Amino acid sequence: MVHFIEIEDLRQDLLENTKSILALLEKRREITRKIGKIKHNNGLPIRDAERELRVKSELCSNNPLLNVLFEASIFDQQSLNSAMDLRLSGDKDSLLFALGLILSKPGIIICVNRAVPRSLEAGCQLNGGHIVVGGNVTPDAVIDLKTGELAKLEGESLFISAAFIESRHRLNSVRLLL
Ligand SMILES: O=C(O)C(=O)C[C@]1(C(=O)O)C=C[C@@H](O)C=C1
Repeated sequence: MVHFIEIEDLRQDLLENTKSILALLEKRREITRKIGKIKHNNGLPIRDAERELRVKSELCSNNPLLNVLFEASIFDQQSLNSAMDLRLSGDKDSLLFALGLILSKPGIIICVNRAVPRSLEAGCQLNGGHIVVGGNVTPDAVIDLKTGELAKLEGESLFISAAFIESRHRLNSVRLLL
């Protein structure tokens, strides 16, 4: 019993700590997006390996979480450049696999209205997406493959809108209507 109280206290501390980290991370993302826009406008490459090494040396740290921060910046900065409609063609399973890959990022929840084909599931899993059939989550975005809201799958072609690609990095959950 005593242990449970101790765990709950520690969890409360952890929650406060996480809240502070999240606020700092949001601030960091804001700054890296500004850097990303300058790079984009001047045709500079997104990754700057030298700068990453300099950051590590100035901070005297080899903490692997620094690499995670750099990757997060690169993910954010890339999504500033990639806002274009995407049209793919191929057999249905390849298209579903590609859709799963593009929809997913680590931890994203993909609520679906019915059981999904194996190919879509495989694409999602490969990029860390979690498929939930039904699901009570209020989604950050709704993709209706039939009406073409954000994306459309018709015969041998798949369309994914620039609007979805641009917003992808901000989403934690999507509802996918098949
Ligand atoms: O300094 C930059 O050029 C950034 O874009 C920032 C940042 C970082 O997150 O610290 C991100 C990516 C680069 O590879 C190097 C550093």
